[in-house]
Amino acid sequence: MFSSAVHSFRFDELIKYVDDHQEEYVQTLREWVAVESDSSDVTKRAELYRMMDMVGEKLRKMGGKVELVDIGEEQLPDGSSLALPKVVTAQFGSDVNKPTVCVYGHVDVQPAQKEDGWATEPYNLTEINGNLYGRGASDNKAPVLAWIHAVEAFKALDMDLPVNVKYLIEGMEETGSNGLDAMIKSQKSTFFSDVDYIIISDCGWLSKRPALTYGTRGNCYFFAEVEGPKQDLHSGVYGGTVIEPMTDLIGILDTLISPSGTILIPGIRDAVAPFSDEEWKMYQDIEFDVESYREKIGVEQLMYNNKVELLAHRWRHPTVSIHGINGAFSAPGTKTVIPAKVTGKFSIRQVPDMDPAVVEKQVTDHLHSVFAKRKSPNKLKVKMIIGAKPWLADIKHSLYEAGKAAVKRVFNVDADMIREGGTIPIARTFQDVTEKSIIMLPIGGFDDGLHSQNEKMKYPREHSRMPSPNPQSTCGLIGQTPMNPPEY
Ligand SMILES: C[C@H](N)C(=O)N[C@@H](Cc1c[nH]cn1)C(=O)O
Repeated sequence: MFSSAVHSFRFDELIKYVDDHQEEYVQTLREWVAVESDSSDVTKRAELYRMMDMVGEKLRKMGGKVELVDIGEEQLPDGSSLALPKVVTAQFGSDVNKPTVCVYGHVDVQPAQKEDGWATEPYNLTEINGNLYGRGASDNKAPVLAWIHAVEAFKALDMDLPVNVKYLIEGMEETGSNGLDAMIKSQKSTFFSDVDYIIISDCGWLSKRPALTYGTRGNCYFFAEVEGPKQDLHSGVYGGTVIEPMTDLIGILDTLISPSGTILIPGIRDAVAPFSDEEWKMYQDIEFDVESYREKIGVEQLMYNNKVELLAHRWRHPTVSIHGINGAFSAPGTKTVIPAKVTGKFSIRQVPDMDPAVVEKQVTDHLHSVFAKRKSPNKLKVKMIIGAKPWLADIKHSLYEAGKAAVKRVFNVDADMIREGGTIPIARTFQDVTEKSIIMLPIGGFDDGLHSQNEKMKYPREHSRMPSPNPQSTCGLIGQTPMNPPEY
């Protein structure tokens, strides 16, 4: 697939350069983490714009041909509109004799506040015991920087890149990649015209064994709003006389999934592709300890204790998660309110061959049907906010052969072939529109705490200059190393 030039670059020199510049890489990550680029909070939008400018500036300083692409506006629930963060594209090299790879990543983050239970300030990258803690450290700022610093190392050493490299970095991934579908479609015959392969590192390993990811689940994210009285009411004065929106909402949310995890929405599993014997065998061969997984999460019991079943339910089956209720009283204290309007937020992770448009109809019909049976005078509105499709790669593609060879060269072990339970909303669009193959090369560890308190990226400083099990190479980029894998 790739020309022999790939194998002829000065690998050891390159690795030494990377190892020698770790402190600078961490400093850049610190600067990036300090930007509160939370795409879900419109009040933080200026920070997101600043973040995109910083990405563009970094790539421009490296000599890339950089553009900040305007992808339009988003409509807010109050009817107003807000500019979406620009998408950064960059290009390094345009040699027609070399393949062109496009690295996709995102620099927006999920919300984080110290009060959520963080041990450190989420936007102040803090090094503790070989880990760098900070929101976005693993998802996805350090992986994006790892890919940027890889090209920077080639350029600093005046080494010819073995491939042409393009970057596409966005700022709305955590809220469904709003605006990016249209941008990719409109640049199919321009930016994407010479792209041969797409690389994504927005996922993590499953265990201490390096992995390649070949599938992601999709996500249909819903708001279910129940509206009753014209304002909040005193529960002592009015309780018992009105049908409360919160009671209705809890009642309908409880019809989505059973306590043992069966989705109760009629027809929802109809399109799920059957689980083949071949897949069962693949899952069986994966290195994964169910008991350590349970312990790390800190629960007494999992839904499945068998490895294959557990992995299948993480990657291969749809699930429902209820995330929150807007309008509900949630502050400390004992306010005795009847909220007038509440909005339940839940999502359905879907798998091949489910279709978000079908899921939208099934969920909407189901909720209206159970709500009608309650004979409530309140009003229900159901809206699908995100409809991101699942993605699946052909693991027999030469791209995965190249990925396996790269893992073997660096870590001297065979990569686990894994899926990702989370969603990379744009993956399927990339595949469908560009008709190019994607490989997901995870850089983070399983226990990185994505979207959670104390998100981190491993930084095994004490091992960074030690030789890896493969004497020809080391893994000096921030992330997992064979000398200091995540404790799994
Ligand atoms: C896998 C990736 N790092 C990630 O966390 N993606 C988000 C994307 C998303 C899905 N719905 C809305 N945003 C996720 O899986 O939650």
